[in-house]
Amino acid sequence: MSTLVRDKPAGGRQATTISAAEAAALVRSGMWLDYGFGLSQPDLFEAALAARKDELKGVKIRSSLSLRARPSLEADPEGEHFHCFNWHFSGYDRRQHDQGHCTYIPMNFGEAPDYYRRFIDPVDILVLKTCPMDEDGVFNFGGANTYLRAIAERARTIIVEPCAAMPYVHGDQNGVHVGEVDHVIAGDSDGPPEIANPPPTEVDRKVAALIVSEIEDGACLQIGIGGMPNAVCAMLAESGLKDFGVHTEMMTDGIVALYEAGLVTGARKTIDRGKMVMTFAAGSRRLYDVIHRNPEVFSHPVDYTNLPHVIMRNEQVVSINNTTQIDLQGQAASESDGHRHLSGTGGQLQFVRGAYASQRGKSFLCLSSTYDKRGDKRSRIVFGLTPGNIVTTPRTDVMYVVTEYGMVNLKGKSVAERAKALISIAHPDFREDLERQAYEKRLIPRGFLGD
Ligand SMILES: CC(=O)SCCNC(=O)CCNC(=O)[C@H](O)C(C)(C)COP(=O)(O)OP(=O)(O)OC[C@H]1O[C@@H](n2cnc3c(N)ncnc32)[C@H](O)[C@@H]1OP(=O)(O)O
Ligand SMILES: CCCC(=O)O
Repeated sequence: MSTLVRDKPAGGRQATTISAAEAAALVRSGMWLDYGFGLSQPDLFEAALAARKDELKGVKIRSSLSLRARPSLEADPEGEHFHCFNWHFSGYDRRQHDQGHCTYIPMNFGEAPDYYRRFIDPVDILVLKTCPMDEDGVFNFGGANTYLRAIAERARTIIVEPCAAMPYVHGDQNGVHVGEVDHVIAGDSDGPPEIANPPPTEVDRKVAALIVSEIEDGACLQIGIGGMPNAVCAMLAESGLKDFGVHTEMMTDGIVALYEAGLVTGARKTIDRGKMVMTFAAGSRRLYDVIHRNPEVFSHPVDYTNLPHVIMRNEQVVSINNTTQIDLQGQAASESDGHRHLSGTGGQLQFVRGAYASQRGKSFLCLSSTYDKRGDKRSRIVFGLTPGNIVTTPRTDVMYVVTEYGMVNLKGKSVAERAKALISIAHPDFREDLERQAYEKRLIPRGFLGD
């Protein structure tokens, strides 16, 4: 072991450089480990931990949004050694969950730092992939600010795994000082994974066109996860609109394309004027290059980006998110398929609420009218949610709902009006059946006006 830095702040820890195997050797059976979020999940440490599996039992690992395969899960298909707890599923995490390898932890993303500070027991070991130490002795969290400072405050041991290819992102609380760090893993960790953006489909384009018709110059954008919200960015780029602001949870390739087209100025923002605000990033190498040391990009912890009372301080906030199923009351289930967990609540509900509270703010939940399940075409607009399905955004919060057949605003509408409105944007093949059920169960009274 070699000492990394000798001149520590008073009371600081003495960081030592160690190998990944030495870092993994610090883990004992039954310990609680936390990994960084998304891009900040460690790779060298994970591989070394997986190699130790036969010596360990009941190690609990909490993490979120795995963007690469996790050696500890791959090495332990029966879950005898490692237990995985996850705040938000990627496609990989979803498959692990399908096989019974992990459990989801419900959260409103913006509350996560507070969970660590108030409700979660101290963490035995926190392992983060970070940028290499900077000139101020800070390991920048790169594109993964989120709740990492809060875990760092609660961790008995902090290990960092530096990665030269991690984008360095300017921000508030976006790093950990070497004086707080116990160990630095030697070597250069793998660069951040690139996330592919599938090209928009015809349905995506129709939905995007409807949303864009509601957006004005100067809108402050939050663009959610998934294919459809990204299609909106492509259409905004060709819309002739300008002067957008960005206050988002996730920095996406769609936002970067708008920025590179000169359409994001942030000039009309009330807070963080002139800055694109984010808490994490996931996308292409191009995206990572754009946010790297970019003075126009600013990363805040997620309890700034996602709390409605902060979001609402900008005017004209436009929040665009995907949902997977919506019932005729307007309850949006965006994170599960019955009891099968798909992703997470993430920032959806908090951005819907923040956009509502913003002056002239608007929230959009978008979905294709149908999806294909084992060759069977099914409606996403349903009379009743699939049993077990989780409501991500309650009916009282939902504002605009958009499919390729139209856009409706549910605010202020009665149950009967909501049902009618939602049926009008369902796929035509399902409208008759939805209407029949709505009348049978008295969601729409007989003789309802407009019949
Ligand atoms: C990130 C931010 O900026 S903040 C707020 C945004 N966060 C949220 O909105 C949280 C909830 N939303 C989400 O997680 C996503 O938007 C989703 C899951 C709704 C859509 O994301 P996409 O990447 O477009 O979804 P995709 O079409 O790939 O489907 C994901 C999975 O859900 C399944 N699925 C999608 N729709 C349905 C449905 N109606 N019924 C059943 N399963 C469905 C798909 O089959 C797929 O599963 P698979 O991996 O086994 O094939
Ligand atoms: C937790 C990250 C993703 C989301 O908000 O959906």
